[in-house]
Amino acid sequence: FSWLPHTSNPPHQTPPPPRRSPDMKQLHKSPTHAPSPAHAPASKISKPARPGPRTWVGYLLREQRLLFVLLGALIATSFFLLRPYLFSLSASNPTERSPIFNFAAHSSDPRGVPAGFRPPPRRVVVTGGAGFVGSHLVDRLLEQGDSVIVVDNFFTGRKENVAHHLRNPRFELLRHDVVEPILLEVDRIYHLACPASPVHYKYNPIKTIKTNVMGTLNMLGLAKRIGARFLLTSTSEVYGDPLEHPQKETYWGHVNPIGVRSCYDEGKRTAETLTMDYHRGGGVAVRIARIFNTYGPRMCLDDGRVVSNFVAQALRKHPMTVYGDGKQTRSFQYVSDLVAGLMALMESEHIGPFNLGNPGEFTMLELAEGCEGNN
Ligand SMILES: O=c1ccn([C@@H]2O[C@H](COP(=O)(O)OP(=O)(O)O[C@H]3OC[C@@H](O)[C@H](O)[C@H]3O)[C@@H](O)[C@H]2O)c(=O)[nH]1
Repeated sequence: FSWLPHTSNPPHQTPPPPRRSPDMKQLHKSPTHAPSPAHAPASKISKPARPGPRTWVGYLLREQRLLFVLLGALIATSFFLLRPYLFSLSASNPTERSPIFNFAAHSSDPRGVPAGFRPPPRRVVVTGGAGFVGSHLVDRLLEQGDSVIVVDNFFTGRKENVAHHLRNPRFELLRHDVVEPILLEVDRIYHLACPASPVHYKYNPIKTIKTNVMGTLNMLGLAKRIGARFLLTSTSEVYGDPLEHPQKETYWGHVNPIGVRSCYDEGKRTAETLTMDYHRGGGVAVRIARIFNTYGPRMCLDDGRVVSNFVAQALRKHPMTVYGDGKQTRSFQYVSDLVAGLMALMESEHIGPFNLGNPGEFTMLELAEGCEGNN
């Protein structure tokens, strides 16, 4: 503030030593000898006057200050003009955290991109992305331009399922068990990781329940921390041995908490509970899909599900193993339909839970006959 008038002692004039008032307390040690002029208090040593004009105009013109003022004004103006396009001003879901970019309010494009703008690539994590359903989801996400990180421990997933993406710069494959926490910066989390076939949850119940509980907890914690949207792939098994047919999402189910399938059925029910608790208590944007029986390429032939069993048996010309009287019904959806449903749910404004499946049911006997007929 050199333009402010300040007093300075004339050169060569030694300032008088400070007078200590009689009641002033000594808070620091002082030298035993009398202070020399060099030790005189700094407050009394005056700065030399700065040369140059002492006016506002002079101050602004010095050291390119005016340039910086103009630059600051330009940046502030650009920010406020572009703000409606860059940041969400009105989130449609009040509990949802705003993504970094939100073009939705200004666009007719399904991805919310105003004309003339390229959509920012979305960063997506798919846990269990090397599995049967996960790998098809990864195919579609990459196809639509997203950057995808697959997190998979290869317990049931296979590297071959995603090997065709290894050279894609928008694709990353991480060997990681979701039972352990992980920190990633993404916008979307598709949480699919879990052993899901009868063989696995029968012989690996601890792994199954840990993945459902601790894995889901870790991924929800990540979503909360980074403000990502989280989609849980739950299952029709949350209805247990249902007493209602067909099962609507409002049905609470009929589930055995201590049976051999409980690690999966109750595990997914707990995962749903955690998901809703993180939504209500932590403000995390969540989606829940309850997946019904699904079939398609990359199913493991030996995972014990009815479709893979019947196909394997038909190929080997073995008799088909119809359990019970074969009158139990199931519906079957093709994997690409399921993936389309998962992606639509993720980008919708609805939390769910939503049943994702085929409304057309038939008995296991009919399925076996169909397989035999086609063989
Ligand atoms: O060889 C077989 C296998 C199974 N089945 C019967 O076929 C029906 C379907 O059995 P699956 O194991 O394929 O499928 P489930 O309906 O029991 O569970 C399935 O659906 C929901 C998903 O979330 C689960 O991961 C999946 O296992 C059952 O009634 C089963 O008893 C046979 O009759 N023969």
